[in-house]
Amino acid sequence: MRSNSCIIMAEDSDHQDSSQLSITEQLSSEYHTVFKDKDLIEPDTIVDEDRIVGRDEQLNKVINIVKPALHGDQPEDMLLRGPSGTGKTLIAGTVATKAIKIGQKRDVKMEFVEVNGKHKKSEHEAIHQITHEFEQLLGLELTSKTGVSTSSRYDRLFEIVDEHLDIGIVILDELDLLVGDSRNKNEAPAFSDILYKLSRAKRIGKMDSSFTLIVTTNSPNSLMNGLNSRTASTFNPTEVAFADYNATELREILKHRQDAFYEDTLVDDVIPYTAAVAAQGEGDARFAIDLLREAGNIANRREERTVTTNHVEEAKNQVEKNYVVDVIENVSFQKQVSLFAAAVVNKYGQEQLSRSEFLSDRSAPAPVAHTLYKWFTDYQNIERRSKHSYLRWMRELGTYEVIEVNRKGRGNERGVFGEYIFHNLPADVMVETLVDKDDRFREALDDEELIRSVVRNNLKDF
Ligand SMILES: Nc1ncnc2c1ncn2[C@@H]1O[C@H](COP(=O)(O)OP(=O)(O)OP(=O)(O)O)[C@@H](O)[C@H]1O
Repeated sequence: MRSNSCIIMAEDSDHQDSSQLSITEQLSSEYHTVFKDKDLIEPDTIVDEDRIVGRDEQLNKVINIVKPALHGDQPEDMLLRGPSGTGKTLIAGTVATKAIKIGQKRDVKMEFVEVNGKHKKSEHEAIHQITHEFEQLLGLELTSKTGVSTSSRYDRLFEIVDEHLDIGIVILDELDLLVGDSRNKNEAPAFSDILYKLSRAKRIGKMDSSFTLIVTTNSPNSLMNGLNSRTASTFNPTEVAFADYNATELREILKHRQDAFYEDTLVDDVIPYTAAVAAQGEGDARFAIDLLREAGNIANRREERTVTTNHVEEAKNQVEKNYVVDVIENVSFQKQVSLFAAAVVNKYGQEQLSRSEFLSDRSAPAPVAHTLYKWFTDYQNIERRSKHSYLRWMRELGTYEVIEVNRKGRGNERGVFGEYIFHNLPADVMVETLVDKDDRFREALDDEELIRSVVRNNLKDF
């Protein structure tokens, strides 16, 4: 193994100061990296069994549930529940991968696909992705997403599994986040319909082959309470619980990935320090690994040869921001509109917010944010949902830690009001993120003076 960071030598440059070099010289000059195998700490890598630390109990449970598939029996569905980054997807993916390999030797045809509820806006999109991934894995012709009904997407999925597999394993990650957009109070969320249709297909013998559903969630109550009665009677998973990691466990997990870096590039206390920072938060292994990778990226950008605790400290802000941006980019459009309304109140109302006795320059009062929501939906001719929905979506964004939701008094018994605080990501960065995501947000800012005066007038009257 090479020691220390990798250095690729310049072809023809002997200058030291990169500011004096031509573009060609700079591009072909020395390249430093602290990473030997960065894949090991990339977000979606499913690592080998020998890198999984602990989790024996959960592994055994999942193995015992999947095992019948290798003997021609139908495995039960599973609900893996626990906080973010506690290994639910890793355990599901690793056991499914191993089972498929063993199945190949025993002539049991299995495949698994994974879809994340956070990244899907509707039932149709989710079922399309599952179908599409099975088509890809099995080398079938890819069918189109558009111009077909959701029910024909299901039919195609059932047909593929029936014709080509004995068992199709479907991992539905963070499924409680797939609520869909067109929900009124009496309508079940999208995830309820998905679970109903997938679990019912096997019950009524729609296929000779079958599915096993592995659902992961951070919020089992939202998921199970969101099922309508017909789904609740068909989807009866075996539950497996995952708890937060402590600093010692996180340290072990990181040590099992330290060969992502060249030897001696991680200064001695970097792994314990990173584990301690992650344990102080949520005990989330993803956060710990992301922190280590981002610390390495910072060292690389500065052309430094070692990763230190200072890099980890700096990485913390960046990783937290990335998480918030990721949530904002992936929530439904109505939630994005709700957030946009609150963020513009903060961005364009700075002067009044900082002058006020009971508001702050990092916040937006909920009544004004809601008025801006109404203004924006009129301006862009977008469906406007009830105030109740607006407040619920904002509370939900609070639980994802995109904003903080508070109740605040005006003083002198003049009543209380809801307040949104931009704690992890400044409001103007949120506005920029949304503007990049959808032109309707950009168009609203084309006339900045107009939006500024709408915000100011409403804050004045508040
Ligand atoms: N016990 C463990 N050993 C080694 N790596 C782990 C362990 N637990 C989690 N990880 C790593 O932490 C990261 C997050 O894990 P994973 O995606 O499985 O979490 P999750 O519980 O499914 O989270 P979420 O609920 O947010 O989807 C992954 O990179 C995974 O490889």
